[in-house]
Amino acid sequence: MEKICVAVRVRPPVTQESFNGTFWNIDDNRISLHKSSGTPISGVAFTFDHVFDQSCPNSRVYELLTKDIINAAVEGFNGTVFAYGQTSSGKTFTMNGSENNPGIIHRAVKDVFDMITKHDEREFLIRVSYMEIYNEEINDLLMVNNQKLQIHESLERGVFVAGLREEIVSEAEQVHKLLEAGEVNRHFGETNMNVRSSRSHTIFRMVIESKTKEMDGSSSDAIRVSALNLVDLAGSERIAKTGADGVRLKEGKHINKSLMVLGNVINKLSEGAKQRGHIPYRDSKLTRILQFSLGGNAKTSIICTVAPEEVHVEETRGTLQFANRAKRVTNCAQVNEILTDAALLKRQTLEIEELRQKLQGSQAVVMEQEILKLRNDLLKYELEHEKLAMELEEERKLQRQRDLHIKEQQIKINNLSNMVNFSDSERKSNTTQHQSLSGQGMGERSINSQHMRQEEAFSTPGFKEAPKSYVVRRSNYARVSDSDASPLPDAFNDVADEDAWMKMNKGYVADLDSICMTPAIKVRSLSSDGISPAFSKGRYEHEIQNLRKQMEIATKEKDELEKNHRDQVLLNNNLTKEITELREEAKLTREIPQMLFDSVTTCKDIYNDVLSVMQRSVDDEKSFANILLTCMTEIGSNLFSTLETHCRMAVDGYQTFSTDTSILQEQCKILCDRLNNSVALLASSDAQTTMEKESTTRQCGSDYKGLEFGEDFACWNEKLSNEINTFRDKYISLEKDHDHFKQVLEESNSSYLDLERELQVLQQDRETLLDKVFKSSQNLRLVSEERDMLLERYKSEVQKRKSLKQGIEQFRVAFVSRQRSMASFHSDCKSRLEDHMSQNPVVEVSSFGF
Ligand SMILES: Nc1ncnc2c1ncn2[C@@H]1O[C@H](COP(=O)(O)OP(=O)(O)OP(=O)(O)O)[C@@H](O)[C@H]1O
Repeated sequence: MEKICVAVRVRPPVTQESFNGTFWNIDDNRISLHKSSGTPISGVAFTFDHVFDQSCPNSRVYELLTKDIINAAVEGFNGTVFAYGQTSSGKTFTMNGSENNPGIIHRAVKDVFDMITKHDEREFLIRVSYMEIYNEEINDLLMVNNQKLQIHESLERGVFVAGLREEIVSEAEQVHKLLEAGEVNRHFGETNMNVRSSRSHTIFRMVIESKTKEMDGSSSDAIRVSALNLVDLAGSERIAKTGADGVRLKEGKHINKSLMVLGNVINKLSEGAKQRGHIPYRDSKLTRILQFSLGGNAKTSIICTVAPEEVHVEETRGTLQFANRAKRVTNCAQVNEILTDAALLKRQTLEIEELRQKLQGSQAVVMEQEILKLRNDLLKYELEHEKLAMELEEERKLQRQRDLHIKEQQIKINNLSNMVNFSDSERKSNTTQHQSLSGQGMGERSINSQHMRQEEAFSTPGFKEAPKSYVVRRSNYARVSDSDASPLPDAFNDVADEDAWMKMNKGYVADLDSICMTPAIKVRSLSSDGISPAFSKGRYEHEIQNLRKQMEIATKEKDELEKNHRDQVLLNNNLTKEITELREEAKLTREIPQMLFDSVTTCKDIYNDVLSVMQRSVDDEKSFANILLTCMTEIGSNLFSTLETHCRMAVDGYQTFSTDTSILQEQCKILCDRLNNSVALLASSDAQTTMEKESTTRQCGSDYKGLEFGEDFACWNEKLSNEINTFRDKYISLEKDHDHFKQVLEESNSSYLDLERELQVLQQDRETLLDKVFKSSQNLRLVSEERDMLLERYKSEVQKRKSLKQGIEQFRVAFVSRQRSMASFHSDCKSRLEDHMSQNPVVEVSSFGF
């Protein structure tokens, strides 16, 4: 185990400002904040492996911080160097350098090729790749079209970016050209802080493969593969200072977010193996790719760049706190060798042979080295065992969490199925009612029964209230375990704001850890075919979120439908009330023709009575009065029977009545004219007779009887005229009544038609609602099907996990037995050595460290 090497580099100030308040003081490997008076500020002093001041050139930084790692990479160790710091603090300057002052990357490339030439006994194959992480997407800088690449993991290759172009190179110049080409594709942008600010994290990777050259036709078959990562991170930034907006702001958010995850990972790693628990490597692409460089199998150096200006004192302090925590992170680097079975066998035979020779040759010093080697091996195995045990523990935890999720899913599925079943049955019942409704006629006579049916239909709600248990279960579902977890991606949306930035850069460790956590899902130790890549935490959360959204949409739709339904029921009630009132009115209107008929009959009776009395009083059947009365009786009976007929028609059906009124009016008019003519004729003939009688009286003296008859006739004539006038008045008033009732009837007819139209619109609305209910129930069914699929996948994943666990267990057992055999081998060696010592007492046993 070795600690990560951490150095701080202070860049030259951009402007020569005078320090009014504080300044950073560098003393050897120590950097501290001082007041302008020179007094150190307590609590703001840090010591690192190296602290480089502003005058330090790139060559020195490289020599002290990187060269060893490059050496080790050629030997077969993984190596990583990365620059971390606020924007414009000199990360790119350190990693890439300038034309006259090459940075770490260029020097490393040159050295790799220089070093391999010194290893005559080995042959090398070097591959390089260059990628950037821009807005949390991985792009290949050596191939412009290679974008949005995915990260994968396998036992053989570890964590790798699938589809990334790897160029085989044989000399430094070739790599420099590739780097230049990659730089062109890299995302830079101008901010208030830096005219050429890196807007992405870049990772330049060299994979160095080597094996011993074949000597005398034999080779060791062991291949060493090491990866050297040279990383230039984008700088953390305060939006207020960079003035970022639009695209820059989005970039800034992504940069701060991934740096925050990096800080989180460093925090966890710095806590020590026992307390740290789950390491949230998977929360950002950067930490995922650098996983093995942070607390894993690699030699790592971090160079933290800071700005000396007083205005950046808070940012510098944050960077130093990050560096201070990084100091505590330990890695366990080892040579990466890939051995074929034959090579393994050959190597073990050789080892045994060597041991035998050493034992026989009594080379105590060699033996001592051998024992030390064995002890180291043992230590390595122990570490590996510890790591495996931790992974196993993590797997168990994950298993428990997954079980919990499956249970929650099950509950959700049950609830959804309930809803789907429920809405199905509702839909069916509504459809039946709807069909019965549409089969109804809309005639006036069927209003009553139709109204009853409509009332029934409208009073059936489209949805019932969800069972109470559903609500309770749902709230259970929303409860997420926050133990052993990492930050939710959503929680990072506002990382770019001031508060989050302060937390990140001021180094409040506890605050960083208190961010809302998601359950840790780790498949690091799985074989490539063990678990499908689709089953990842991100995907799982995404699916859950999708399902939640669908659920919310379905619930909203349901609420809306319920609201519409309530409105419709209200509207329906109002309509029903109006229909009832209208029916009352219609009933009254229907009674009017009957009343009219009754009054016509009464008038007819009176008229007949009057005429019969009059006829009885006239003795002479051939007299004018009698003729007149007979004529009037005839006219009257005609008139009344016409009126009666029409009134009867009105009683039987207002439609017919309304169409025939013109005929009635015409007939009445004809009869009136005839009556008037008869009366006029009677009056003129009466006047002529009177005149004749008067002249006869004048000629023959007075005639009492003739005079009496003339008076009687005039009196009757007057009475008759009066009767006719009364009759005419009555007729006119009846006609007026008739017109009025006709108007009322027409009005009620049109309002009835309006209501009918409204009813049709309501029915259409209802149909639309039913349709919506049907669709949402279909949606729910789809969701439930999706749930089922998800559940199935869960089950299969659980099964895979189980088999994996068994595999790990088997491996553990094999490992323990190997350990035992090592221990017995060790004790065997020890006893042999002791025997040997006792036979050769020159060397003391204690010097071997037992
Ligand atoms: N040690 C140094 N010596 C001389 N100049 C430096 C040094 N460090 C940085 N600079 C200059 O400061 C400016 C900003 O540096 P650089 O672009 O490397 O910052 P950065 O940290 O990469 O910023 P960003 O995160 O925005 O990309 C550049 O002009 C660079 O040349």
